[in-house]
Amino acid sequence: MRYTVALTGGIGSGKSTIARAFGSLGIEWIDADDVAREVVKPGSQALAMIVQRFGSAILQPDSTLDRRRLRERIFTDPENKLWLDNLLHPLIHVQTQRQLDQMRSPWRLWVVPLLVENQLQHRANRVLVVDVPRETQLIRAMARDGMTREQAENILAAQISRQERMAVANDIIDNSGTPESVIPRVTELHQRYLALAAAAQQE
Ligand SMILES: Nc1ncnc2c1ncn2[C@@H]1O[C@H](COP(=O)(O)OP(=O)(O)OP(=O)(O)O)[C@@H](O)[C@H]1O
Repeated sequence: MRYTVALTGGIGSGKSTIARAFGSLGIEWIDADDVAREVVKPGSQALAMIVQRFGSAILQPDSTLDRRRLRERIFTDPENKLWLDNLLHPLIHVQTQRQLDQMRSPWRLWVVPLLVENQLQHRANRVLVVDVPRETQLIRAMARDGMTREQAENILAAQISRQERMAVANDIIDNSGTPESVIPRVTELHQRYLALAAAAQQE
């Protein structure tokens, strides 16, 4: 298995921004949210099964999944949530593995917002946590998504705490400064992962 680093962090912490910075150093990466969208794309078997269970009202006019409506259905019904998790988690796992296997960079980056919530940390060789203070998270999420403070706070409250996330971290990247100020740390971590990946290959 080629060396895989899982990158996680709370809402608005800067996961995508940091992933792009590693990308500019030649590292290939995937985002778990993109994979989760792919497995339910129009024409997929998973989407057909979701429609069978929830009815065609779960689709948007363009035949893509209405994720917001689906979230509401599983939020209010644990049985629906279990059913959906059992359907999607294995598909997401297979698709993630397939995509990671196709990557040719010396180590690969797997961006997983809910890494700790879904207890996926053991599927990576190393866990990198992007960390910013709570207030910075709120301000950046509000600015990006046009949310109110209350909406941002609700999302934050539904995620695990900063401490719980830190507890599984092998490495931490502080993204509270400017986008430029984080580059030396990104470069340093890249060098570390290159060395660890090379050592893992020798084993
Ligand atoms: N160091 C930084 N300084 C200022 N703004 C930043 C910095 N890093 C990221 N941002 C901005 O903060 C917002 C959130 O960053 P990004 O989308 O990378 O976070 P994320 O962790 O992927 O978010 P989410 O999980 O909510 O999708 C974006 O608008 C991004 O441009």
